[in-house]
Amino acid sequence: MGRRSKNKQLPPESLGEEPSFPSKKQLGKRKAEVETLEDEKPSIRPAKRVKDINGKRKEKIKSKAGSDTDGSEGWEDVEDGAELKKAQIGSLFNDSDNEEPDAFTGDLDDAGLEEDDDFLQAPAQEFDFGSDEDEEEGVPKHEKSKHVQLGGRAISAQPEDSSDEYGADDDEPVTMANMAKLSRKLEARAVAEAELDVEELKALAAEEDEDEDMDADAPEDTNGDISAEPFHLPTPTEREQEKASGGPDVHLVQRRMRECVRVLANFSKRAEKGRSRSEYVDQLVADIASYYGYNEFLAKKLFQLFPVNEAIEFFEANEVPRPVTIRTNTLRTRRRDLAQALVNRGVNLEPIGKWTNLGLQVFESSVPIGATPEYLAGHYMLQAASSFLPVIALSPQPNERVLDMASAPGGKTTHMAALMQNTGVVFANDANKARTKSLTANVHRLGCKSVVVCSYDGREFPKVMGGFDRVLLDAPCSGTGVISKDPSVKINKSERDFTLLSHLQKQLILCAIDSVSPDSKTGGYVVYSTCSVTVDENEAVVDYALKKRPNVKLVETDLEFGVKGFTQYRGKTFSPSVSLTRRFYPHVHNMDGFFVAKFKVEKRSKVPATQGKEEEVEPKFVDEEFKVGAQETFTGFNEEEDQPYLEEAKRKRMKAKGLRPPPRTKPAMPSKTVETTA
Ligand SMILES: C[S@@+](CC[C@H](N)C(=O)[O-])C[C@H]1O[C@@H](n2cnc3c(N)ncnc32)[C@H](O)[C@@H]1O
Repeated sequence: MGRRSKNKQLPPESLGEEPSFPSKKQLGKRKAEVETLEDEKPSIRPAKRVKDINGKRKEKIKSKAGSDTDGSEGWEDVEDGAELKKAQIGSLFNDSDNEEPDAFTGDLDDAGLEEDDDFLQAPAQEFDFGSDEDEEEGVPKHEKSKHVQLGGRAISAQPEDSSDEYGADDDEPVTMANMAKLSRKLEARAVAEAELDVEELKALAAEEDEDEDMDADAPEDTNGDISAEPFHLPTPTEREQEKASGGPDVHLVQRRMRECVRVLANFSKRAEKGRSRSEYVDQLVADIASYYGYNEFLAKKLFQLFPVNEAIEFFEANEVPRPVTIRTNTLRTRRRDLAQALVNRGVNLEPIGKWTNLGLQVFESSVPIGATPEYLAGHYMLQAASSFLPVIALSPQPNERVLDMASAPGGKTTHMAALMQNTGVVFANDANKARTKSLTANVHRLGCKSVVVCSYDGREFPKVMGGFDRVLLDAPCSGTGVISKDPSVKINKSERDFTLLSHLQKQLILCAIDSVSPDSKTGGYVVYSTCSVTVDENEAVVDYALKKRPNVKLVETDLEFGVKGFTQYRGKTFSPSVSLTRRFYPHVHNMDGFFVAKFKVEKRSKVPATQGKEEEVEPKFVDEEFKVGAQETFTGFNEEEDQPYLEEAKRKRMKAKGLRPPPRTKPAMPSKTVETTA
């Protein structure tokens, strides 16, 4: 693990609190924040909104809970993170839906909870969630609001210490009756604070500009003080020597990172004479890798996604756990009833935000959130907020036929079944049979009656089944969006992994598209998502699908927030419509890194056929480049198809014997058939 990781238990260093390397003045303010945090119990803390690089508000993560976690398979957001989540949130939450589905593996019928779970609910008290009248997932409006709602202020059962930055008037005890009111008040205050922050940041930026004119070349030490030693970028030989002697100390790495960021922000003015920009970048990436514990390959790959300052924020955010969130299962309860029941058990929670009326963010709990009677009765799923997004984008409708192509452990399957109100059918597929156990357990626990679990390689669709109204492909991926949950990703991903994953994703996405019925009256959509932030696994896959399947187009995801997908990246140009895809980042949205794309599948185009009759262009099952290992099954000879080949072979044989072959009945066959998919 990196130096930053090793130092996690120590008081936060200035770098940790201040990814964008503040001036001395800023550090003074941040220091006060750090001290406040140190006094607090290690608990999930709310996020504070500040302005992001695009001028939009974003979440500033204020959690100080450790993120020491065990590695997990890296497939997804939740299931395999049992151990790590435990580590993150200590004894508060010692179980999780997706993580330890074994907590309850029986059928709810067995437990007698299927139809009537009233007895599990807390005494009736008013719990007003304002706009939460309708418990169905609202249809979010694109561009309606760019404000991310995840984060906000914890509502505490006990008033917090008045030294808390939110001020003394929060001392009013929180009750069921005043919770919503306080929540709105705090929301309003957060907005006001964010606006103040914006002003403050503008003022600081102006001051900084002035300062920089005066002391542009005066280097700062780790505390932001002006140091006597000017910064010197090590030469390649010095770097080798440094490596040989066991590497630099953590303070030197910190300072060097800060200096490199500073230089790269104004290269022509601040760089050492004769040194190139790439030398500073290389040094910075090497230091990021050692400080945060990444292999250099991945550190560089992730670094390249962002402007320099933002990259540091991204790496910092990966050191902090994301908020614990749950999704109300509307097949069994309503959010307000669930919130009420959990508050009565000592759970400190708040609605996630306006973009979902199913989610609750849990701040503290005196009971294990993965083992409450409500959990066991399937009233909620412990699910990362980002995992709501692909299902919201897919928007499955009642009575539809839907495929969840890579579905275990079922967070999204059960969400879809709930949106479809247990009507229609959801085929929940996963290639990994072992993982379908947890999927089945979740399907039962949440009372999803319209789900069929199956285990095929996704690339076997649509051969095994097709004609779906909608398909979700939540693809197997590298997990670079969930590093805070699974830090093993930092060191175990190589270039080869990304190549293989990207190929698999490209195969799967074509199969997902071909499994959709373009004639669907209500749908005809595919949503592709990953919990990864790399372009190879996201935009490149989507662009490939657009090229290979001219009968699909990208459409709006209808998600309220998220950063537009890249249309150009490191010399590659993607279709302009790729900007309709959405990226989600830990440092911007305080969610796991995620990617969502939505396709509309249309009828395949007609092409003039040889017989003068128009024919549909049949897509190929997989492309030539992916033939190896594909599950093509031999379905017997087709005499009509083979006839021209047989005829041609006969002609060749006759020619070889010096005989004159009869005239062709059909045009000549190409010597080698090259199938095209376009
Ligand atoms: C990101 S996880 C899915 C998480 C799931 N959608 C949820 O919300 O709980 C990716 C899944 O893809 C499965 N998988 C990997 N390769 C596959 C393939 N070729 N076909 C189908 N599923 C595959 C993995 O077993 C893993 O469960």
